[in-house]
Amino acid sequence: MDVWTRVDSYVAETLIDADPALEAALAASDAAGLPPIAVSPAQGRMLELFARMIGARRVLEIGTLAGYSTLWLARGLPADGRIVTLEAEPAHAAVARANFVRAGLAERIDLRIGPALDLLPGLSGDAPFDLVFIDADKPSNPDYLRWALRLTRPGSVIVADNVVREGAVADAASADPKVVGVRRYFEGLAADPRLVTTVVQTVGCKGYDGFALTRVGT
Ligand SMILES: C[S@@+](CC[C@H](N)C(=O)[O-])C[C@H]1O[C@@H](n2cnc3c(N)ncnc32)[C@H](O)[C@@H]1O
Ligand SMILES: [Mg+2]
Repeated sequence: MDVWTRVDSYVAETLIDADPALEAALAASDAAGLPPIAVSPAQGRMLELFARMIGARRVLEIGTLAGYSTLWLARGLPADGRIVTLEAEPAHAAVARANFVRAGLAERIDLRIGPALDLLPGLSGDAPFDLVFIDADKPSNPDYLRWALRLTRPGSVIVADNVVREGAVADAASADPKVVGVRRYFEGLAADPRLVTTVVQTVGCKGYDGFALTRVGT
């Protein structure tokens, strides 16, 4: 086992309390044949912490899968907080919905089914969001950034997952649509002087990847 995978296990065992609802959500995802591409436990805890650190009350997630990251984000909200999560695949959404009910967090989570670019224009009544987590089809990241900026306010935070792609993000010649999508996302971030961004590279049980962290300014 890679040393970083061992460290991930150690961190999770030592610092992250076992949570039956979260473990059941992953088990249900596996049982339904969904791909094992959710965030890791340590990364889920990071999302929860971000929500708590900024006192988020309204969260938008693009890309639900089985709702594992949604549950972590929901855990970071106050009782009257709400998370809207968007998922294109009805089969994924069905697993997620059952996971939200089992976790007792369904009241806090508004799951909407369809391609995110069809659903985002209908969210202006739910805006502004304090935190946006982008984790769906990477080629659409530049469009998701435009929508995130329409649906947030000064002080909001935008987190995008899987932006390092085993280092391929630094390859300007890459023709991989996911890499191109992430690079265009970065170009959109760099072009807007209101946005302050960094990238945190990660290694662990999910391989080598990373998060882009952005604060929306005035
Ligand atoms: C990486 S998974 C999300 C993982 C989840 N955020 C987690 O960490 O637990 C990406 C999800 O985005 C969904 N997706 C892909 N394209 C989409 C689109 N255009 N609109 C909405 N969801 C989409 C996929 O069906 C998949 O369930
Ligand atoms: Mg991801």
